[in-house]
Amino acid sequence: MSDAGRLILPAPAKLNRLLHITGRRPDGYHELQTLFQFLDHGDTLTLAPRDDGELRLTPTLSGVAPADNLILRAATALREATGSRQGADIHLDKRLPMGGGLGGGSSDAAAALLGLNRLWGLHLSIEVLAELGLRLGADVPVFVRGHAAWAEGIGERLTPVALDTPWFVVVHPGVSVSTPAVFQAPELTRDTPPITMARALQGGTASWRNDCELTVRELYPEVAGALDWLSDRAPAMLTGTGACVFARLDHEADATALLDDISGRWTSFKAQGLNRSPLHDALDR
Ligand SMILES: C[C@](O)(CO)[C@H](O)COP(=O)(O)OP(=O)(O)OC[C@H]1O[C@@H](n2ccc(N)nc2=O)[C@H](O)[C@@H]1O
Ligand SMILES: Nc1ncnc2c1ncn2[C@@H]1O[C@H](COP(=O)(O)OP(=O)(O)OP(=O)(O)O)[C@@H](O)[C@H]1O
Repeated sequence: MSDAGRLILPAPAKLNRLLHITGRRPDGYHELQTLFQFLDHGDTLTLAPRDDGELRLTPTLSGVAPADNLILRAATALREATGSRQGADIHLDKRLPMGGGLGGGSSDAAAALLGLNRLWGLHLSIEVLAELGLRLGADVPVFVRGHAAWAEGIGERLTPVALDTPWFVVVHPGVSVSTPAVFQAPELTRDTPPITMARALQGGTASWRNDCELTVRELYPEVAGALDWLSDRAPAMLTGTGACVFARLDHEADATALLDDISGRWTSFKAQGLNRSPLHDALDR
């Protein structure tokens, strides 16, 4: 969406509809197989050009120094890659919980990469932007490419897929999960045999699971409580390393009813699964 040189861009959440850990690399990072899907719910970035070459981001996120914010890191990476000295005012309307397993920071970074590429007329290809994005975080490339995907490696080897697009109710159990703590836990399952994408898709949603779930349940009883509560009402899973958990529902009315049931218990929202990122829809308009 554009308005007098301004770009208003959605930065959607992602869910890991399946997450297998198949190994550990020498540098300590874990090899994953995962199915990424977007949600029609997320942050919003508003980008406007500045004449003085300054990069300004508002508001400041609590606990994140401006220079560490993935949006400014993305902007700086773009300028370094192209030699551009152009500036921008960037406003972030943050709706996604930080460290929730919904990929909010990664999605913000992708929106900044694609949006500033457009705003500054840089004409970098999606391939180059995905490569720059990977240096910012393993989940950035899928948001740059904008297709639901089967991902391997640490999440950078992507094959587009079309998944079912049910409704989801996403619950934040009110605790903050440390991704490094989960990946460092001795008992974490790290030896799931790799499978093909075809086999994962054939298995269908009922067979999909997240290898982090047992460890996260043990380390964070609040997550276990939310998963147990949701599972009594609909098929439920953890996304990423949590803390968020999600229930899958066939109809929006079922999602609305479940949200009503949750009311006051936890922070939650409903959203539909999307196989194409709304960021790319907005840039195409
Ligand atoms: C688990 C996922 O949510 C799946 O989508 C993501 O791969 C996590 O990505 P993320 O939150 O961007 O994580 P990062 O900030 O890159 O990594 C945090 C820490 O988790 C560990 N880590 C992360 C990703 C990965 N594939 N293996 C790891 O071992 C590393 O110790 C790393 O230092
Ligand atoms: N724009 C940003 N939005 C959110 N977090 C950011 C941002 N920039 C930097 N960060 C840092 O990145 C960390 C991870 O944020 P994010 O919301 O992407 O986690 P997540 O949802 O758990 O992602 P994942 O599913 O990739 O694990 C935050 O705790 C914060 O310190």
